[in-house]
Amino acid sequence: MTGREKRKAHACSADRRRELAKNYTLYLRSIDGDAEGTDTCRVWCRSSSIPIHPATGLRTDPHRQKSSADLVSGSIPVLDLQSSANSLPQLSRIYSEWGVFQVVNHGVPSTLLEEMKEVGLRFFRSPMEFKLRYACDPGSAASEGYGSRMLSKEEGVLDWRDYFDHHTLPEFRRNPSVWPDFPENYRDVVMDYSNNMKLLAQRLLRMISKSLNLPDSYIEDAIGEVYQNITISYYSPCPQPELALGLQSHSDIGAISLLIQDDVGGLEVLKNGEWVPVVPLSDAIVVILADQTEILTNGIYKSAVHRATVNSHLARLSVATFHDPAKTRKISPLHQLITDHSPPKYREVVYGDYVSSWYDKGPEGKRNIDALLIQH
Ligand SMILES: O=C(O)CCC(=O)C(=O)O
Ligand SMILES: [Fe+2]
Repeated sequence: MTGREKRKAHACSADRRRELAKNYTLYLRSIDGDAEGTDTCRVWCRSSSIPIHPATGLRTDPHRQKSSADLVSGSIPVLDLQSSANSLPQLSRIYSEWGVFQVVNHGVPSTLLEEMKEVGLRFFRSPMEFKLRYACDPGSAASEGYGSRMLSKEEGVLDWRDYFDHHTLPEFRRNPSVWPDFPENYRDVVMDYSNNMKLLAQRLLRMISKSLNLPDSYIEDAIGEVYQNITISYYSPCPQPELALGLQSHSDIGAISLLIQDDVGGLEVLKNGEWVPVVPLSDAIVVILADQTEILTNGIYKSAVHRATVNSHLARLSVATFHDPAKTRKISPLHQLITDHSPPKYREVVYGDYVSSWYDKGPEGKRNIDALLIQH
């Protein structure tokens, strides 16, 4: 199967989910008896006529694509940033074949990673009335604050996820007074975390330039001033995990995303048509190449399609830090990577237009970047 055929096959299962999603009803649901004491959580739940599994009593969706956790063992590459054994060809292979990997010995203090997850957890486990004080504006795309769904379109596939989005960089966008003030170190931890993630993202972008035999700062310069957002996602236990996704299949739209997760597991990456679990490793940071890096590298490096699954017994928390170009930035394949044998694969795009199209069409799979493909 070609990559395009695989994406199409994958999109079919997403179509099927969208069809089923017509039967969703929204309600405020109390999740009590959650092992970790969560009180209330806003979730979307489905009331449909999907068959009920005889043993579990849960409704099942026979069309939901199985994750490869059920099919194969194995996980994504792990890169030790302190190791001298990281050869450029090895790095290139990881970037081009996977577009996602975990880094260890990355220089970010493990105490900060733990604090970031801890403050997020304290917020999500606080009473709903407190959380709603920070509610984001559901009518405006990518607004800062607490929310429960990613898309505002009625027909969209819905995610079993609560989140808090922070605008953290450039500094003029950073307004800690709109972030929670409980626990009391929340705002300081988010700022410290933001600064550390920016440094790591820059280091990784330099490694990417180097692996393409470009001057170190090349990709960073093409991206320009970094716009950074930090999203904490909280996936409460889902009574029917077979039917839901915490976050549907997508590629991130910016340049590079850095993600930490607790030890529950649920992040999966699409590779050769199969969903590969990203096994949580303590102190590791998951690096996810995003669409603008794919465009800049003329498709030599791929953005990774990923999703988050949910489970019936444990809540899960992740923190994703997105590094994007400014909305006015024009992004196109770097001319150093264009030759007679490898002509440009993508049309130039103004990043803000790319973002708008993403919000119009939805995140499914990679169809947004596909719209820029040049037919040769
Ligand atoms: O929660 C996760 O592991 C995935 C989060 C993610 O992909 C995102 O926020 O874009
Ligand atoms: Fe993502």
